[in-house]
Amino acid sequence: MRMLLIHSDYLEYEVKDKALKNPEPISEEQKKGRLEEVLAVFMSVEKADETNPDEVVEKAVVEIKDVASQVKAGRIFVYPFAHLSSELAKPDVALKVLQRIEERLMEEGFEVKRAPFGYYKAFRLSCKGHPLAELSRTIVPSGEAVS
Ligand SMILES: Nc1ncnc2c1ncn2[C@@H]1O[C@H](CO)[C@@H](NC(=O)[C@@H](N)CO)[C@H]1O
Repeated sequence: MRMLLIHSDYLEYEVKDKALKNPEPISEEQKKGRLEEVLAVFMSVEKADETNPDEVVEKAVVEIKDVASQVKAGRIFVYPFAHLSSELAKPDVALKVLQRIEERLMEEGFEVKRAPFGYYKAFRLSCKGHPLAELSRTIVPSGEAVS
């Protein structure tokens, strides 16, 4: 999994069109979203993650918690983003991984939003620009090489 973490004044999105034949079903309310004072986490779930999705979820949560505590962010925006890797996991696996990460972060006490999966979305982001405001992390299941 590849993650791009941006500590932001706000992140807002608006669903524009389907990017998959069968995108995640969403309510009218989910077509737009915004969070202020948020750690935005753009995530590409990768093929290698399919060997142990549960482990990748836990490793991702550890990394996100670590960055959130360093930048003192209590809100997380989980953002499906298929542009950080050329070896993407299948959509059904990717969605499950992102849904589980959302659940686990809520269990850890964060306020969490997750942008809808399988859509083209317009988004606006205001990066805070401090030294830890732009970070990336790569996560692989045990036994897999980082490509
Ligand atoms: N392995 C994967 N990891 C993360 N997201 C993935 C994925 N496979 C599919 N998606 C989702 O489907 C849209 C089309 O690829 C993706 N849409 C996007 O990435 C938008 N920024 C529009 O390009 C995403 O919602």
